[in-house]
Amino acid sequence: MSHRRPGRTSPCRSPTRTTSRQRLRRQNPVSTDEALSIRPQHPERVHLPDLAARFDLASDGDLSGRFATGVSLNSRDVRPGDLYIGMPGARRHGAEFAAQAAERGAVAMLTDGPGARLAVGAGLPALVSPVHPREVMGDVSAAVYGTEDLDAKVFGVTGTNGKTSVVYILAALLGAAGITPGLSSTAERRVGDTVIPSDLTSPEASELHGLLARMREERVGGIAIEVSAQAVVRHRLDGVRFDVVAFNNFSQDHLDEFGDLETYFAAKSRLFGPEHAERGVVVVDTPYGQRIARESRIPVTRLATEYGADADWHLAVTRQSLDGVSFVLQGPHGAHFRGSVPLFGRFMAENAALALIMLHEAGIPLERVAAGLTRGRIPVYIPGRLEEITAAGESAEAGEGGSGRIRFYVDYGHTPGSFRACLDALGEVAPGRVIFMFGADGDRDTTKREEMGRIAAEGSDVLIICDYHPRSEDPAAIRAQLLAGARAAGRAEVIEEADPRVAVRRAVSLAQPGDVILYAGPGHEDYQEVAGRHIPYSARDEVRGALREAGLLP
Ligand SMILES: CC(=O)N[C@H]1[C@@H](OP(=O)(O)OP(=O)(O)OC[C@H]2O[C@@H](n3ccc(=O)[nH]c3=O)[C@H](O)[C@@H]2O)O[C@H](CO)[C@@H](O)[C@@H]1O[C@H](C)C(=O)N[C@@H](C)C(=O)N[C@H](CCC(=O)O)C(=O)O
Ligand SMILES: Nc1ncnc2c1ncn2[C@@H]1O[C@H](COP(=O)(O)OP(=O)(O)OP(=O)(O)O)[C@@H](O)[C@H]1O
Repeated sequence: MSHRRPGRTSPCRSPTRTTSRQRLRRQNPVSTDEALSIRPQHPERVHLPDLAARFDLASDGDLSGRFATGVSLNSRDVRPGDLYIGMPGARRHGAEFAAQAAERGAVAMLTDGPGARLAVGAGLPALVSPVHPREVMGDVSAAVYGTEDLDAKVFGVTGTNGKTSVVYILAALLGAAGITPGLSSTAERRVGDTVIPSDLTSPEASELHGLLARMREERVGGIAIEVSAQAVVRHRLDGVRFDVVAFNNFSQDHLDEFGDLETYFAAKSRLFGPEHAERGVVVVDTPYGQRIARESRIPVTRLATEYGADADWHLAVTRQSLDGVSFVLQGPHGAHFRGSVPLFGRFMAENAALALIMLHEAGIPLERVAAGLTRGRIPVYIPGRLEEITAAGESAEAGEGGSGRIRFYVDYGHTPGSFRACLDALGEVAPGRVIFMFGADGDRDTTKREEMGRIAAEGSDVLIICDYHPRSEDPAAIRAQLLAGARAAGRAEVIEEADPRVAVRRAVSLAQPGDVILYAGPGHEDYQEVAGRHIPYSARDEVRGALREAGLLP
């Protein structure tokens, strides 16, 4: 099998290679096309005085006869007819850009009191919110785009690792059930063949409602949305009603943002309330999952991967190899599904099970999904997640499924939890040695670095530590922290190679038939962020190049 190849098996395949939005912004600082946000093509008009009255917004300037057809949070993305949200940020107040928004055709600005004062003379009437504009932006955006009630089923996925994967599996399953999917993930936003790269995991509410409105135009019947903890606490989901939300796992991440695990967990668990969703699905393998299930304020269905555990659904992995994992899922009243995912790891079966239960909970029968699949095989391609680069050339010495060839995977894992999941999986299915390479983010949760180094060295035979996005930090200092964790673990041979391009080639040169190389971190990304600059860098392209040089790809 070589299901991971884009353009072959996936209903979610990428028609064009995506480019990071930061780069798009630089190339095209003022954009009027769909490069930065997907919007409805035939928007409704909303009379601004009505909007002001409905949301208790004071008017500053004459709103009569003014209609909004869209919403934008960034002056550079404003399209004619937009309501511009001039919001205070960490660095600037958005109202400082009111004149640019007006020039680009904004009809008014939604802001706060200080924003209204800042924008005097900018030529844009204001709707002034008594609370932070974030707190009203979601509902206002839903009102402008008419997305308060959607016919489509809306699915939300949260957890520390695997959200993007579940979202893509959901889209593939919806496609199998004959339902047009739409998705919003860390990698992409996607409506039919219209795809844009994402800059946030969960878009700001202004962008999200525009996307939902376009999905409605395109008759999307099922929408899969990745939900970050940051989005929940920042009101990015306001105005969205999820039919089903899911939680898969929880482990250390984002402590730079939340301070401690408890606060991070509390942010995620807020999704399980009636203000956001009708019902939930929770993996209860861990105490955190059990806690979400117990404390949820909406009805939840529980999934366990352990036989006999107290849960509504049980998952059993029946077969696994590097080419994928087969499983049986059993639920209440005889509900069941037997199938496979073309990506390795028990956790991928868990991701698939979660997606299947979400559909079941939304009233989409599993039989309908199964009828659209061949022998239960879920044809999913997830950009940059366990993506096998060696599969693309089919230069396998031992043929598909053979154990004699070198395999190189690029992955997006960047947490201790994802490292453990992937390395445990490789421990079970890799025929030869595991060569693992990674680097860590600068200016992000620094407390997880030693743990990442330790887990990496415990789970691999050869570990190459390189640079990732150092951002404003000294890359050598980041590597030193990773190395400290790795060397304390003492299992793998540990190599430091700062330049990821050199590190990729080093990994290839060390590999012998049967070995598996896993490069964690960059996944689908196409840049490296160094000292405030985005330098073009695609791990997937780099690996392809190195494999060609070594004669392992045509
Ligand atoms: C720390 C943080 O939350 N930053 C967010 C914030 O930026 P900021 O406060 O720094 O904004 P600012 O630069 O001061 O500008 C203020 C306002 O002026 C506007 N502006 C600014 C410049 C200009 O020319 N024109 C203009 O209109 C901005 O759009 C903004 O509304 O407001 C911006 C606009 O909405 C967000 O894009 C930005 O998210 C940044 C990119 C971010 O990294 N957020 C992180 C915390 C995040 O949300 N991460 C999770 C990750 C989840 C995961 O890894 O699992 C996510 O969901 O992506
Ligand atoms: N259920 C899971 N449990 C643990 N690790 C997982 C799981 N699913 C995927 N992973 C690992 O985590 C990595 C990130 O996966 P994915 O992008 O789907 O997660 P995410 O939650 O969307 O992460 P992010 O929010 O950072 O984008 C994968 O590349 C894989 O290594």
